[in-house]
Amino acid sequence: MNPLLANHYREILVGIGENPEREGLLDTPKRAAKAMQYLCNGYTMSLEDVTNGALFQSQSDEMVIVSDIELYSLCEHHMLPFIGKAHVAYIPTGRVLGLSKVARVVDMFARRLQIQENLTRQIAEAIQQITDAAGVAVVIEARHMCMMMRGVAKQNSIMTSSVMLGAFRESSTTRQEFLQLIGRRS
Ligand SMILES: Nc1nc2c(ncn2[C@@H]2O[C@H](COP(=O)(O)OP(=O)(O)OP(=O)(O)O)[C@@H](O)[C@H]2O)c(=O)[nH]1
Ligand SMILES: [Zn+2]
Repeated sequence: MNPLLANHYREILVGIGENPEREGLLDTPKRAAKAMQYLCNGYTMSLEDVTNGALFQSQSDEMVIVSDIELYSLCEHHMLPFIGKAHVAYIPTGRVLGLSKVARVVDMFARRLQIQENLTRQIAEAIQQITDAAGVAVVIEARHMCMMMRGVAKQNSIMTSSVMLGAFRESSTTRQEFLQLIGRRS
């Protein structure tokens, strides 16, 4: 736990009109600091750490899709959660990535302050860099608490963002196959 961060949370409690000395809030600055550090622990990770060398030789040159990877991030404008799922696909060129590592890459970038578009691109570029794939596609669908709990207060809107690299960008057939397999029409 970072004591500096805990002190800032104590100030936030004062700022919102709370009494940080009341019994229920005594440990709240420490807890909040610990929780925030966890939610932002992507800053402390590197691609080398999260993938741990789990690249395996394979002759497969067909599309690999990991879909419905749940995702929790914080929007960098309000520091409120956005929650959804990521679908990641790539076309290997001799090496495949350990399955769980795809989800770890998603978490590494999601556990930072983000906007959804940048998160989508960072995941796609990281998968490309690690696998040297012939193409990478990432689609993220998420609900933003900053749009639900406050502000415009829309409860049912979902933001969809996508990044297509290589074959997914160049070939509409490849892109359509991916979108169809994740249950989306192009
Ligand atoms: N494109 C994009 N916008 C986002 C994302 N997360 C939050 N936003 C938007 O960032 C914008 C910030 O707008 P501002 O007008 O500066 O802030 P605000 O007054 O709090 O805006 P409202 O949310 O409209 O009340 C809002 O339109 C948010 O909906 C994201 O991941 N991608
Ligand atoms: Zn926001």
